[in-house]
This record gives sequence, structure tokens and C-alpha cells, in this order.
Amino acid sequence: METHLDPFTSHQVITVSDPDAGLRAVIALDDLTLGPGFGGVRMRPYPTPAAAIEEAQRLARAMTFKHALAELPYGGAKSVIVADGRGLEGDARRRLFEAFGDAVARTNGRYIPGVDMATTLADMSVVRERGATVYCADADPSPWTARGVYAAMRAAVRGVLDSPDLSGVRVAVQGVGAVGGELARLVAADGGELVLADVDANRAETLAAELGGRAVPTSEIATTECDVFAPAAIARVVTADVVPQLRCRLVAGAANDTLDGPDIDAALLARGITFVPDYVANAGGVIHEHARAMGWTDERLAEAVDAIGDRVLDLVAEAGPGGSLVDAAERRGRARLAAGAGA
Ligand SMILES: NC(=O)c1ccc[n+]([C@@H]2O[C@H](COP(=O)([O-])OP(=O)(O)OC[C@H]3O[C@@H](n4cnc5c(N)ncnc54)[C@H](O)[C@@H]3O)[C@@H](O)[C@H]2O)c1
Repeated sequence: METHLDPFTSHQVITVSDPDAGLRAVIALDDLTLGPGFGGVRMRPYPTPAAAIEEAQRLARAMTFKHALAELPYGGAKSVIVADGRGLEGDARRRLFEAFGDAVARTNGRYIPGVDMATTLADMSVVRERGATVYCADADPSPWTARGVYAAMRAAVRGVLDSPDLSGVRVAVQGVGAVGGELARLVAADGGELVLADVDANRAETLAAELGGRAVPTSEIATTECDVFAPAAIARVVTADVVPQLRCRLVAGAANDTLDGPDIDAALLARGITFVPDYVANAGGVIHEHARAMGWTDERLAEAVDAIGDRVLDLVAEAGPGGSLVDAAERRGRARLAAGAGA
């Protein structure tokens, strides 16, 4: 099935069905101007086939911009495997990922998968065995993602709030897992004041005690009075209902797909809140995968991840006072794609 969403050239949705292996999946290839489509494989239940396609396409589009802005030689892609709600282990899981690997191999390298929600390095090894190109370094990308989010946050605090560093800046982190926990450490080391929440309340309380912050219930974190709200748990947390309740000046975090819809950025700006696009701030993970695939040194990788901060400062300058960083980022992304198409 071909879809045409906008002037980009290469949208394609591949639907995969292999009843013997229990596989129903969608591979969405967005714009491939800059290179093969790179994006993770997400496995979760979907209410309808259309919902699976829509999520794959939306996430693939974000990957196009993530790579374009991070100056990586990849297009945007994402795939989703429709889970039936039952845990899938052992031989059945292997069979499913073998079938998925066959579908990926048939794209002839146009789609490069990696891990995402509910898929693992072991699953990706099975996909690779079937002849598919797969990117997933054995090393955990999370510390690099956190480092990039920290660089983005620091730059936004400087560019938008006119504060030289995070000293005395109050940061509310939603979810202190692999990325959020490391982000909290970086913020604390920079003199930031932490408010933390996690569905695992003990995790948030222990980290808050260690770093000198405060833990609050998850129901309160988004509306806590703070300078920066940093979502680092789940998608689409900034909804039309949440916007009027926010008491922050910046939203800058790690969670993919933070905004619940295309109108939310404008609603935030109308309240004087600047949103740092998630795909700009959290690009440390994909930069890490690229660095490992290319054999970069850690020094080179660190430089590339820290450059996320410079990118955010550029976006702030381009957007102007009270301007949208989302619009600025999309303009940049499209310019990069246009330049790539002409190259
Ligand atoms: N890991 C990476 O390198 C990477 C890269 C890019 C984007 N991201 C995004 O960053 C986010 C965090 O990823 P992670 O790897 O740290 O995941 P993780 O599973 O290690 O951590 C998520 C944490 O959030 C908590 N949580 C879940 N639901 C919550 C809720 N409703 N309220 C508060 N806390 C909640 C979990 O208990 C957990 O501690 C995700 O949205 C992910 O898509 C991660």
C-alpha cells in the first residue's frame, strides 16, 4: 500500500501477515532521501489495524526529522508488531521474529530495525539471522540519550530562560528509569533542583534521597511548579487537558511523541511555555547506534551528542522570542531533506 501524506517523496507502508508465525506487522518507511530508513520495532496491542498503521507512520515521520536534525545519513522508518496481549516467549517468539526478519530482508536494506518498546536485543539477533541489516549495539544507549537531553535542556534554559546553567533551576522528571534516572543525576550535578516521580514510587524516592531532590506522586509531576518539565516515561503526556495545568516554562525531555497532537505546541506557546522537540533532545540514542555501527571513538560520540545543545540554541535563535522550536526544527529538517534530494 502506498500513501502520500505531503510533498515528501518516499512514504511507503508495508503490511506483513504470516498467520503460521502469528505475525501481523506494519513497516512504515517515511522519507528516505538521506539514507535507508532506520527506526525501532515496537510490539504492543492495537485496537484496529488502522491504529497500528497510524502509529507506525507517525513515529516514522518523527524519525525522519530526528535523523535530519541530527545530521545522520538515515531516513525515517518505524515498525510495529501487533501483540495479542499474551506474553510471547521461547520458540513462538523466535518464529515470530524469524518471519518478521524475512519481511525486513525483503526491503533490501531500505529498512534498518532496532529495539523499541517490548522488543529486545535477542529478538534483533533473530531478525539479523534472516539476512536483514539491523542496528543495535550491545551497549545500552540510555546514558547517551540522557546526555543529549541534558545538553538540550541546558541550552534551552540558557536561550529561553536566560540562565547560564541549571543552578537553582527546578526540573521535574517524569519517570526515573534508564534515561530519566541518568538525566536526574546530570541535572543534580549541575546544581539543579529536582522533583521526581515514577510509577515505581520507591525508585523515585530512593533517587530523590540520594540526589537531594523531592519525590512526588505520578499524578502530580506534570503540574508541579517548576522551570522545566522533563517527560522521560511514556508517550503523549502533554494533552490538551494537561496544557492549562502546567506550571513550567519549558518542556524538555526524552519521551518520544511527547505532545498529544499537532495543536499542542501552539497551545503551550500561548501559555508562554516553550517545547523542545523530543526528536531533537533525545537523538543521543540514534547517534549512539550510528557511532557504534561506524566504529567511532567515545570522544567523537560525546562531541556529536553534546552538539544537540548547539542545535537547540540555533533553533531558539531561529524561532525568536516566544517562537516555536517545533516549527524551526521542521523548517530545518525540510531544508536538509531538500538539500539531500538535490545532492
Ligand atoms: N533508552 C533510550 O535510549 C531512549 C532513546 C530515545 C527515547 N527514549 C524514550 O525515553 C523514555 C524513557 O525511556 P527509558 O529507556 O528510560 O525507559 P525505562 O523503561 O528504563 O524507564 C521508564 C521509567 O518510567 C516509569 N514510568 C512508566 N510509566 C510512568 C508514568 N505514567 N509516570 C511516571 N513514571 C512512569 C517506569 O517505571 C520507568 O522507571 C521513553 O519514552 C523512550 O521512548 C529512550
